[in-house]
Amino acid sequence: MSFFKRLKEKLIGNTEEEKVQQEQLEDSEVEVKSDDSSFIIENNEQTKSVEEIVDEVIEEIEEAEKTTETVTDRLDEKELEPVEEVVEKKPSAWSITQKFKQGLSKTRNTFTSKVNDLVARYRKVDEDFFEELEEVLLQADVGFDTVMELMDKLRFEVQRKNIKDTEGIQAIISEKLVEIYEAGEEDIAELNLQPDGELTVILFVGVNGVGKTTTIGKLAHRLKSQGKSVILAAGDTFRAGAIDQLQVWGDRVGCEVIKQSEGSDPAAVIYDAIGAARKRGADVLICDTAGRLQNKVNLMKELEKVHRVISREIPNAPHEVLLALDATTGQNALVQAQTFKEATNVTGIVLTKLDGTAKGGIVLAIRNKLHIPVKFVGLGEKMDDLQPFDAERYVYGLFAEGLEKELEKIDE
Ligand SMILES: Nc1nc2c(ncn2[C@@H]2O[C@H](COP(=O)(O)OP(=O)(O)OP(=O)(O)O)[C@@H](O)[C@H]2O)c(=O)[nH]1
Repeated sequence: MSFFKRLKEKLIGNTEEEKVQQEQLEDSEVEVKSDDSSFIIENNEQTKSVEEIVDEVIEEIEEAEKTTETVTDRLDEKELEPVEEVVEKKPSAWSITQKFKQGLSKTRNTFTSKVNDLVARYRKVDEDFFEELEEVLLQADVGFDTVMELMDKLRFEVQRKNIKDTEGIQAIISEKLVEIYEAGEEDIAELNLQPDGELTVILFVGVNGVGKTTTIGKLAHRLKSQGKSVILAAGDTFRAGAIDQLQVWGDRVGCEVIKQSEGSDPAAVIYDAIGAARKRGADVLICDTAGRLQNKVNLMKELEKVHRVISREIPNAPHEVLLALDATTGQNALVQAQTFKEATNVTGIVLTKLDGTAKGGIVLAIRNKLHIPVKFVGLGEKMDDLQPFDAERYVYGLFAEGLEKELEKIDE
């Protein structure tokens, strides 16, 4: 199957249900018209006034509130429900694709406009064009090695296909970027969750301020939406306020938080949390940890101890050690990753605030330099803005407009 056919299937989804959802989405695209007196929103079948639409939305919200327990309801309960009540409808493939497009808009606006500018100025593919393209990619934090690998592949492809014009080069770059990202790796973006009835332990590491707590909250929400019961362990006993902050997230998503007082031994908190999670029959335990980078020896000792306690209690655990990195810190994130990699066995990276940077190429640099999969990316501040990383959706986020043209051709 050609790259673009595969790409289209991935972006839109290839199940019958997803195709129908996409068609419905296209059919109901609304057009807003104005006249002097009121706004009318039209779609293909019906015409509704704004008031009618607002009434409908209010009705929907009231209906949803009736069926969802409030946080206070849950806090009143002594025991954790084994299967939580809020099981969300699976989002469509296309809506996830749109999140990547939206979240990568800063990178796209900077990076793509530079590529477009190059394409307009050069028109013909030659060595000068490649050199300038190299520069643009380096500025987007793609990283030196990855840029060199990409340039080699592009030169080869241009020669092989005897491509003369720069037009359409975005599509070739996209294809090669996905190729580089996925090279030689099996699908390891998935979380290593244990079978039903067994506890999965996820350890979160990362320096303060990268958005670790928010990410733990979002991941807990995500897992709960999939029907899992989740417990949080407040293992960051070092940073003032970290325990309270995790508790706020626990309340928000409806998860029990196991904690002790500030300054207590993180390994003891996590030991307690494993006991509580087992007692409640929870599916997933997510453990927060402190992120003191200033003293690498202490960091290592602390993480080693936490690790030891977990694996003594549950062989093969922790099942994931996720390192949270702030995408807006650019190359600095790579240095942090290197340090944590030396301190503990990091199994995946969660790249937060990807929506906040114009240098989204950092995903590729991390992958190529550290050989640790990026498991999740933060694409915004909303609860469902944490998404599993997906190379195809990522390149679509980088080159949306250029790729849309290519994808349209598939239908012709
Ligand atoms: N736009 C955007 N903001 C994010 C994302 N992830 C986290 N944030 C924001 O980053 C800020 C810091 O996040 P916190 O989780 O509070 O991080 P922290 O408490 O400073 O530090 P740690 O928990 O130690 O990492 C908050 O305002 C979050 O809403 C993301 O993916 N996108």
